[in-house]
Amino acid sequence: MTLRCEHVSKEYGGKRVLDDVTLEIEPGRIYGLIGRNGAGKTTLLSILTAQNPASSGTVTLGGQQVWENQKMLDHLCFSRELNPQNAFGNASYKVKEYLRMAAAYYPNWDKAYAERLIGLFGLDVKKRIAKLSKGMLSMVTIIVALASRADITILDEPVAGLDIVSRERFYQLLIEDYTETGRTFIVSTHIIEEAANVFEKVIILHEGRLKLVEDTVGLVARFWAVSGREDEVDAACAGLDVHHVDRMGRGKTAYVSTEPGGDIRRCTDGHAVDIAPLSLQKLFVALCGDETAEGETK
Ligand SMILES: Nc1ncnc2c1ncn2[C@@H]1O[C@H](COP(=O)(O)OP(=O)(O)OP(=O)(O)O)[C@@H](O)[C@H]1O
Repeated sequence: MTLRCEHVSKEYGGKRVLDDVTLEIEPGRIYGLIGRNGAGKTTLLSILTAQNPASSGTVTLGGQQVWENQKMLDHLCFSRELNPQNAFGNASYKVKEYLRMAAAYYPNWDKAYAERLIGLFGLDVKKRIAKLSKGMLSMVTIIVALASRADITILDEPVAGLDIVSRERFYQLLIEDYTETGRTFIVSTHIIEEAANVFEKVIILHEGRLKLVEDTVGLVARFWAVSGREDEVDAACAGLDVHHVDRMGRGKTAYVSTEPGGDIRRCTDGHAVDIAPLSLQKLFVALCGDETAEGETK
């Protein structure tokens, strides 16, 4: 089933933090949601899963409204970043009690899988939520997300507290589970580069607006850094979207994109410039970095 968010806006005390977001989450894909601090990622994810009402706009799953519709909510899991204050309001629960509540809440809960994940992460389920380290809190949110077996599973910064070994383990588990079940995942993260290979599609949210949603491979293939003498770079980049510019002496680097399927070489023919591909992280910085610092956005 497709999760659809149409013209969703959200205001807090007159301040618009989501602005007319229209987005379609296709079934059976892994989406990465990226955006700077305060871009509205958590707000969007909580609205998609009806944990937070939109100020305007609609969210539907398979054509049915999600808000206050338990039948539709049964297909969704939003495993939020856990902190001792928001663990269902009670940090005094032990991990095993918290997982028992999750098991009761999610209709497709897979107990055996949850136990396997507890073992893999080496999590002590007798510990109280309030006593967990940041990484252990992340592990609990990951276990809830994966073991929920929900058709659409959303993880908000799941790797924030994890060390590199646990992060790699998480991405491996995610891909394993995805390959086996074909569930839909939406994962928000600030650690872009190490997740870039995992995301099939990328959603970029910037200052409350949807900047783009695109296949990761296609997206990365159309962003370039064009460097050289300023006049050469300007001539080479004519007609391209220039997202950001770095200047050094008489030289400059322009961070540009072509249309999907466009050929960068055609645009630079006859100009003495170097072209280099951009990683997902670099193109994100070019798109959402500080545009006042020498940047030019068309
Ligand atoms: N309950 C709330 N009341 C008032 N403002 C809020 C509330 N929740 C979020 N905001 C504001 O909405 C904006 C978007 O916040 P949100 O948490 O969705 O961003 P985010 O992209 O998830 O950020 P981060 O990457 O820093 O976690 C911010 O300006 C934040 O201060």
